[in-house]
Amino acid sequence: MPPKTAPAPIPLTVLTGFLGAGKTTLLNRLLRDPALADAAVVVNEAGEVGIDHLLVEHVADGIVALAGGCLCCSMRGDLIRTLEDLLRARDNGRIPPFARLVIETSGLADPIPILQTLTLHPYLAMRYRLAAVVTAFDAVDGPAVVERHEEARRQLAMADRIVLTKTDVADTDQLSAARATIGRIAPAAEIVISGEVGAQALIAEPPIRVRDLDQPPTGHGDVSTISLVSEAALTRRSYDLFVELLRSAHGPKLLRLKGLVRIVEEPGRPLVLQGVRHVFSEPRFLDSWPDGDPRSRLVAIGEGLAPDLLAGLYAAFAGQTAPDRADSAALLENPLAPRAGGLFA
Ligand SMILES: Nc1nc2c(ncn2[C@@H]2O[C@H](COP(=O)(O)OP(=O)(O)OP(=O)(O)O)[C@@H](O)[C@H]2O)c(=O)[nH]1
Repeated sequence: MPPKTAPAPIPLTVLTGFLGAGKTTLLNRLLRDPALADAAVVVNEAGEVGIDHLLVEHVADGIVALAGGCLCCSMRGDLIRTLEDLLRARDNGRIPPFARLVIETSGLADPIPILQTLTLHPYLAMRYRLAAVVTAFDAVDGPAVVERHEEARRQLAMADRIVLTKTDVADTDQLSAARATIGRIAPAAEIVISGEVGAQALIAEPPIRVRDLDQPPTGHGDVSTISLVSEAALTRRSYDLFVELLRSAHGPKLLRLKGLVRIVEEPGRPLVLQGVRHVFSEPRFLDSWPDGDPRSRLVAIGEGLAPDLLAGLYAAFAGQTAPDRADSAALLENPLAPRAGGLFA
Protein backbone atom coordinates (compact mmCIF):
# COMPACT_ATOMS: atom_id res chain seq x y z
CA MET A 1 0.00 0.00 0.00
CA PRO A 2 1.46 3.43 -0.88
CA PRO A 3 2.30 5.58 2.16
CA LYS A 4 -0.42 8.03 3.16
CA THR A 5 0.52 11.59 2.28
CA ALA A 6 -0.51 14.41 4.60
CA PRO A 7 -3.38 16.46 3.16
CA ALA A 8 -2.39 19.84 1.77
CA PRO A 9 -2.92 22.56 4.36
CA ILE A 10 -6.07 24.62 3.91
CA PRO A 11 -5.44 28.30 3.18
CA LEU A 12 -6.77 30.50 5.94
CA THR A 13 -7.47 34.22 5.78
CA VAL A 14 -7.84 36.33 8.91
CA LEU A 15 -10.17 39.27 8.32
CA THR A 16 -9.76 41.83 11.05
CA GLY A 17 -10.35 45.55 11.63
CA PHE A 18 -11.69 47.68 14.46
CA LEU A 19 -15.32 47.84 15.63
CA GLY A 20 -17.56 48.96 12.81
CA ALA A 21 -14.74 49.24 10.26
CA GLY A 22 -16.80 47.29 7.73
CA LYS A 23 -15.63 43.67 8.02
CA THR A 24 -19.06 42.03 7.83
CA THR A 25 -20.22 44.32 5.02
CA LEU A 26 -17.14 43.42 2.99
CA LEU A 27 -17.42 39.71 3.75
CA ASN A 28 -21.09 39.65 2.87
CA ARG A 29 -20.39 41.13 -0.54
CA LEU A 30 -17.33 39.00 -1.31
CA LEU A 31 -19.02 35.73 -0.31
CA ARG A 32 -21.41 36.15 -3.24
CA ASP A 33 -18.44 35.59 -5.52
CA PRO A 34 -18.30 31.98 -6.77
CA ALA A 35 -14.56 32.02 -6.07
CA LEU A 36 -15.47 31.84 -2.38
CA ALA A 37 -18.27 29.30 -2.74
CA ASP A 38 -16.06 26.64 -1.16
CA ALA A 39 -15.03 28.76 1.82
CA ALA A 40 -15.97 28.05 5.41
CA VAL A 41 -16.34 31.11 7.60
CA VAL A 42 -15.87 31.59 11.33
CA VAL A 43 -17.33 34.81 12.72
CA ASN A 44 -16.25 35.93 16.18
CA GLU A 45 -18.07 38.55 18.19
CA ALA A 46 -17.27 40.05 21.54
CA GLY A 47 -20.87 40.11 22.79
CA GLU A 48 -22.76 37.25 24.42
CA VAL A 49 -25.32 37.66 21.68
CA GLY A 50 -24.16 37.02 18.12
CA ILE A 51 -25.45 39.37 15.44
CA ASP A 52 -22.92 39.32 12.61
CA HIS A 53 -23.40 35.72 11.54
CA LEU A 54 -27.10 36.48 11.07
CA LEU A 55 -26.23 39.30 8.72
CA VAL A 56 -23.90 37.21 6.55
CA GLU A 57 -26.44 36.02 4.08
CA HIS A 58 -24.95 33.69 1.56
CA VAL A 59 -23.27 30.68 2.95
CA ALA A 60 -25.38 30.12 6.03
CA ASP A 61 -24.44 26.44 6.15
CA GLY A 62 -20.73 27.13 6.13
CA ILE A 63 -20.73 29.73 8.88
CA VAL A 64 -19.74 29.09 12.46
CA ALA A 65 -20.57 31.80 14.97
CA LEU A 66 -18.24 32.25 17.92
CA ALA A 67 -19.96 34.75 20.17
CA GLY A 68 -19.37 35.42 23.84
CA GLY A 69 -15.89 36.88 23.91
CA CYS A 70 -12.87 37.92 22.00
CA LEU A 71 -10.75 35.32 20.22
CA CYS A 72 -7.69 37.10 21.49
CA CYS A 73 -8.49 36.53 25.15
CA SER A 74 -11.25 34.38 26.61
CA MET A 75 -12.06 32.51 23.41
CA ARG A 76 -8.69 31.16 22.31
CA GLY A 77 -9.57 27.64 23.42
CA ASP A 78 -12.88 27.92 21.58
CA LEU A 79 -11.08 28.97 18.42
CA ILE A 80 -8.84 25.91 18.60
CA ARG A 81 -11.83 23.64 19.24
CA THR A 82 -13.83 25.20 16.43
CA LEU A 83 -11.04 24.84 13.91
CA GLU A 84 -10.41 21.25 14.99
CA ASP A 85 -14.15 20.46 14.84
CA LEU A 86 -14.36 21.89 11.35
CA LEU A 87 -11.50 19.66 10.23
CA ARG A 88 -13.08 16.60 11.82
CA ALA A 89 -16.44 17.29 10.19
CA ARG A 90 -14.72 17.84 6.85
CA ASP A 91 -12.59 14.69 7.15
CA ASN A 92 -15.67 12.63 8.08
CA GLY A 93 -17.68 14.02 5.19
CA ARG A 94 -20.25 15.61 7.53
CA ILE A 95 -19.73 18.98 5.86
CA PRO A 96 -18.62 19.77 2.31
CA PRO A 97 -14.84 19.70 1.86
CA PHE A 98 -14.27 23.42 2.21
CA ALA A 99 -11.18 24.58 0.34
CA ARG A 100 -10.42 27.65 2.40
CA LEU A 101 -11.29 29.21 5.71
CA VAL A 102 -11.99 32.84 6.54
CA ILE A 103 -11.99 33.97 10.17
CA GLU A 104 -13.66 37.30 10.85
CA THR A 105 -12.33 38.47 14.19
CA SER A 106 -14.28 40.65 16.56
CA GLY A 107 -13.56 44.34 16.16
CA LEU A 108 -11.88 44.40 19.55
CA ALA A 109 -9.51 41.57 18.77
CA ASP A 110 -5.81 41.89 19.25
CA PRO A 111 -4.66 39.87 16.23
CA ILE A 112 -1.34 38.83 17.73
CA PRO A 113 -2.59 36.08 20.09
CA ILE A 114 -4.85 34.82 17.29
CA LEU A 115 -1.94 34.60 14.87
CA GLN A 116 0.14 32.92 17.57
CA THR A 117 -2.58 30.30 18.04
CA LEU A 118 -2.90 29.67 14.32
CA THR A 119 0.78 29.44 13.54
CA LEU A 120 2.13 27.76 16.68
CA HIS A 121 -0.53 25.13 17.46
CA PRO A 122 1.03 21.86 16.28
CA TYR A 123 -2.07 20.33 14.66
CA LEU A 124 -3.69 23.50 13.36
CA ALA A 125 -0.42 24.70 11.85
CA MET A 126 -0.17 21.38 10.00
CA ARG A 127 -3.73 21.45 8.60
CA TYR A 128 -4.18 25.20 7.99
CA ARG A 129 -1.83 27.61 6.28
CA LEU A 130 -2.04 31.33 7.06
CA ALA A 131 -2.62 32.77 3.59
CA ALA A 132 -3.24 36.41 4.42
CA VAL A 133 -4.16 38.85 7.14
CA VAL A 134 -6.63 41.35 5.71
CA THR A 135 -7.58 44.44 7.72
CA ALA A 136 -10.61 46.63 7.09
CA PHE A 137 -9.67 50.23 7.86
CA ASP A 138 -12.22 53.02 8.15
CA ALA A 139 -11.04 55.91 5.95
CA VAL A 140 -13.03 58.41 8.02
CA ASP A 141 -12.42 57.41 11.63
CA GLY A 142 -9.50 55.01 11.30
CA PRO A 143 -6.63 57.38 12.16
CA ALA A 144 -8.32 58.66 15.34
CA VAL A 145 -9.25 55.12 16.38
CA VAL A 146 -5.67 53.93 15.98
CA GLU A 147 -4.47 56.67 18.31
CA ARG A 148 -6.88 55.58 21.03
CA HIS A 149 -6.94 51.80 20.70
CA GLU A 150 -3.84 49.61 20.65
CA GLU A 151 -5.93 46.76 19.20
CA ALA A 152 -6.60 48.89 16.11
CA ARG A 153 -2.93 49.74 15.71
CA ARG A 154 -1.99 46.07 15.88
CA GLN A 155 -4.70 45.14 13.40
CA LEU A 156 -3.02 47.50 10.93
CA ALA A 157 0.51 46.47 11.81
CA MET A 158 -0.22 42.76 11.22
CA ALA A 159 -1.98 43.28 7.87
CA ASP A 160 -0.76 41.95 4.55
CA ARG A 161 -3.59 43.78 2.84
CA ILE A 162 -5.61 46.74 4.01
CA VAL A 163 -9.08 47.29 2.63
CA LEU A 164 -9.95 50.96 2.95
CA THR A 165 -13.64 51.22 3.76
CA LYS A 166 -16.04 54.18 3.78
CA THR A 167 -14.09 55.89 1.00
CA ASP A 168 -17.52 56.79 -0.42
CA VAL A 169 -18.11 59.13 2.53
CA ALA A 170 -14.52 60.25 3.22
CA ASP A 171 -13.27 63.61 1.98
CA THR A 172 -9.84 64.14 0.43
CA ASP A 173 -8.19 65.16 3.70
CA GLN A 174 -9.58 62.12 5.48
CA LEU A 175 -8.34 59.84 2.72
CA SER A 176 -4.85 61.36 2.90
CA ALA A 177 -4.83 61.00 6.69
CA ALA A 178 -5.89 57.36 6.43
CA ARG A 179 -3.15 56.60 3.91
CA ALA A 180 -0.59 58.44 6.04
CA THR A 181 -1.56 56.37 9.10
CA ILE A 182 -1.24 53.17 7.11
CA GLY A 183 2.10 54.29 5.70
CA ARG A 184 3.39 54.88 9.21
CA ILE A 185 2.12 51.66 10.83
CA ALA A 186 2.00 49.18 7.98
CA PRO A 187 4.28 50.51 5.24
CA ALA A 188 4.61 47.15 3.48
CA ALA A 189 0.89 46.35 3.32
CA GLU A 190 -0.99 46.42 0.06
CA ILE A 191 -3.84 48.97 0.07
CA VAL A 192 -7.09 48.33 -1.82
CA ILE A 193 -10.42 50.15 -1.85
CA SER A 194 -13.42 48.33 -0.44
CA GLY A 195 -15.87 49.16 -3.22
CA GLU A 196 -13.39 48.12 -5.92
CA VAL A 197 -12.23 44.73 -4.69
CA GLY A 198 -13.49 41.24 -5.42
CA ALA A 199 -12.89 37.89 -3.76
CA GLN A 200 -9.16 38.15 -4.45
CA ALA A 201 -8.99 40.60 -1.56
CA LEU A 202 -9.43 37.55 0.68
CA ILE A 203 -7.81 34.93 -1.53
CA ALA A 204 -4.65 36.43 -3.04
CA GLU A 205 -1.54 35.45 -1.12
CA PRO A 206 1.11 38.07 -0.54
CA PRO A 207 4.78 37.13 -0.24
CA ILE A 208 5.47 35.37 3.03
CA ARG A 209 6.44 37.81 5.75
CA VAL A 210 7.85 37.44 9.21
CA ARG A 211 5.72 39.08 11.88
CA ASP A 212 6.83 39.95 15.35
CA LEU A 213 4.34 37.87 17.32
CA ASP A 214 6.41 37.97 20.47
CA GLN A 215 4.35 40.71 22.09
CA PRO A 216 2.19 40.43 25.20
CA PRO A 217 -1.55 40.67 24.52
CA THR A 218 -3.03 44.12 24.84
CA GLY A 219 -5.99 44.41 27.21
CA HIS A 220 -9.22 46.14 26.26
CA GLY A 221 -8.95 48.91 28.89
CA ASP A 222 -12.28 50.15 30.12
CA VAL A 223 -14.14 48.83 27.08
CA SER A 224 -17.01 46.49 27.90
CA THR A 225 -19.70 44.70 25.92
CA ILE A 226 -23.32 44.52 27.02
CA SER A 227 -26.11 42.59 25.36
CA LEU A 228 -29.85 42.26 25.45
CA VAL A 229 -32.32 39.65 24.26
CA SER A 230 -35.99 40.57 24.59
CA GLU A 231 -39.35 39.27 23.42
CA ALA A 232 -40.81 42.75 23.79
CA ALA A 233 -41.33 44.84 20.67
CA LEU A 234 -40.87 48.58 20.19
CA THR A 235 -43.18 50.71 18.09
CA ARG A 236 -41.47 52.59 15.27
CA ARG A 237 -41.82 55.75 17.29
CA SER A 238 -40.42 54.28 20.50
CA TYR A 239 -37.56 52.72 18.50
CA ASP A 240 -36.61 56.17 17.17
CA LEU A 241 -36.72 57.64 20.67
CA PHE A 242 -34.74 54.73 22.13
CA VAL A 243 -31.96 55.16 19.57
CA GLU A 244 -31.99 58.93 19.84
CA LEU A 245 -31.65 58.75 23.58
CA LEU A 246 -28.81 56.25 23.39
CA ARG A 247 -27.08 58.43 20.88
CA SER A 248 -27.55 61.76 22.63
CA ALA A 249 -26.95 60.62 26.20
CA HIS A 250 -24.35 57.92 25.63
CA GLY A 251 -22.87 58.61 22.17
CA PRO A 252 -19.40 59.59 23.37
CA LYS A 253 -19.06 56.33 25.30
CA LEU A 254 -20.44 54.08 22.56
CA LEU A 255 -17.97 52.50 20.17
CA ARG A 256 -20.51 50.18 18.57
CA LEU A 257 -24.22 49.45 18.77
CA LYS A 258 -25.83 46.81 16.62
CA GLY A 259 -28.73 44.48 16.62
CA LEU A 260 -31.99 43.17 15.30
CA VAL A 261 -35.09 44.81 16.74
CA ARG A 262 -38.64 43.52 16.93
CA ILE A 263 -41.02 46.24 15.79
CA VAL A 264 -44.72 46.19 16.72
CA GLU A 265 -45.87 47.24 13.24
CA GLU A 266 -43.66 44.65 11.44
CA PRO A 267 -43.61 41.48 13.56
CA GLY A 268 -42.53 39.24 10.66
CA ARG A 269 -39.18 40.89 10.02
CA PRO A 270 -36.48 42.54 12.11
CA LEU A 271 -35.16 46.03 11.85
CA VAL A 272 -31.37 46.16 11.64
CA LEU A 273 -29.73 48.69 13.94
CA GLN A 274 -26.18 49.75 13.06
CA GLY A 275 -24.27 52.42 14.94
CA VAL A 276 -20.54 53.06 14.82
CA ARG A 277 -19.55 55.71 17.35
CA HIS A 278 -21.70 58.76 16.43
CA VAL A 279 -22.73 57.48 12.98
CA PHE A 280 -26.00 55.56 12.74
CA SER A 281 -27.04 53.95 9.45
CA GLU A 282 -30.55 54.37 8.14
CA PRO A 283 -32.62 51.61 9.75
CA ARG A 284 -33.55 48.86 7.31
CA PHE A 285 -35.72 45.77 7.59
CA LEU A 286 -34.56 42.29 6.65
CA ASP A 287 -37.07 40.19 4.70
CA SER A 288 -37.52 37.78 7.61
CA TRP A 289 -35.94 36.76 10.94
CA PRO A 290 -32.72 35.10 9.77
CA ASP A 291 -32.74 32.26 12.31
CA GLY A 292 -36.48 32.09 12.91
CA ASP A 293 -36.07 33.61 16.38
CA PRO A 294 -38.23 36.75 16.48
CA ARG A 295 -36.70 38.32 19.57
CA SER A 296 -34.83 41.61 19.70
CA ARG A 297 -31.10 41.19 20.10
CA LEU A 298 -28.81 44.12 20.78
CA VAL A 299 -25.14 44.51 21.54
CA ALA A 300 -23.44 47.69 22.71
CA ILE A 301 -19.68 48.04 23.08
CA GLY A 302 -18.23 51.09 24.76
CA GLU A 303 -16.19 52.66 27.46
CA GLY A 304 -17.68 52.75 30.93
CA LEU A 305 -21.12 51.47 29.96
CA ALA A 306 -23.44 50.57 32.84
CA PRO A 307 -24.18 46.83 32.64
CA ASP A 308 -27.97 47.34 32.65
CA LEU A 309 -28.02 50.30 30.27
CA LEU A 310 -29.50 48.46 27.30
CA ALA A 311 -31.93 46.31 29.24
CA GLY A 312 -33.28 49.18 31.31
CA LEU A 313 -33.66 51.58 28.44
CA TYR A 314 -35.18 49.00 26.13
CA ALA A 315 -37.70 47.87 28.73
CA ALA A 316 -38.71 51.46 29.42
CA PHE A 317 -39.37 52.16 25.73
CA ALA A 318 -41.14 48.83 25.29
CA GLY A 319 -43.51 49.96 28.04
CA GLN A 320 -42.33 47.40 30.57
CA THR A 321 -42.62 49.46 33.71
CA ALA A 322 -41.05 48.50 37.01
CA PRO A 323 -41.11 50.29 40.37
CA ASP A 324 -37.38 50.99 40.37
CA ARG A 325 -37.15 51.94 36.71
CA ALA A 326 -37.79 55.26 35.03
CA ASP A 327 -40.42 55.11 32.27
CA SER A 328 -39.71 56.46 28.80
CA ALA A 329 -41.35 59.84 29.48
CA ALA A 330 -39.12 60.42 32.51
CA LEU A 331 -36.05 59.34 30.57
CA LEU A 332 -36.80 61.67 27.70
CA GLU A 333 -37.30 64.54 30.10
CA ASN A 334 -33.95 64.01 31.80
CA PRO A 335 -31.91 61.21 30.25
CA LEU A 336 -28.88 61.74 32.44
CA ALA A 337 -30.60 61.86 35.81
CA PRO A 338 -29.43 59.03 38.04
CA ARG A 339 -32.10 56.36 38.45
CA ALA A 340 -32.66 53.67 40.96
CA GLY A 341 -31.15 50.54 39.50
CA GLY A 342 -28.20 52.45 38.11
CA LEU A 343 -29.42 52.72 34.55
CA PHE A 344 -27.26 55.73 33.89
CA ALA A 345 -24.56 55.05 36.38
N1 LIG B 1 -20.70 54.47 3.83
C1 LIG B 1 -20.17 53.27 4.09
N2 LIG B 1 -20.63 52.58 5.15
C2 LIG B 1 -20.06 51.37 5.40
C3 LIG B 1 -19.03 50.83 4.61
N3 LIG B 1 -18.68 49.62 5.13
C4 LIG B 1 -19.47 49.43 6.20
N4 LIG B 1 -20.30 50.47 6.37
C5 LIG B 1 -21.30 50.64 7.44
O1 LIG B 1 -20.63 50.64 8.69
C6 LIG B 1 -21.42 49.96 9.68
C7 LIG B 1 -20.61 48.82 10.28
O2 LIG B 1 -20.33 47.89 9.26
P1 LIG B 1 -19.97 46.38 9.58
O3 LIG B 1 -19.65 45.73 8.29
O4 LIG B 1 -21.02 45.77 10.42
O5 LIG B 1 -18.66 46.57 10.44
P2 LIG B 1 -17.85 45.44 11.21
O6 LIG B 1 -16.41 45.80 11.09
O7 LIG B 1 -18.24 44.09 10.77
O8 LIG B 1 -18.37 45.69 12.70
P3 LIG B 1 -18.07 44.80 14.02
O9 LIG B 1 -18.13 43.37 13.61
O10 LIG B 1 -19.15 45.18 14.95
O11 LIG B 1 -16.74 45.21 14.50
C8 LIG B 1 -22.69 49.49 8.97
O12 LIG B 1 -23.70 50.44 9.20
C9 LIG B 1 -22.28 49.47 7.51
O13 LIG B 1 -23.37 49.70 6.64
C10 LIG B 1 -18.56 51.60 3.48
O14 LIG B 1 -17.64 51.22 2.74
N5 LIG B 1 -19.18 52.80 3.28
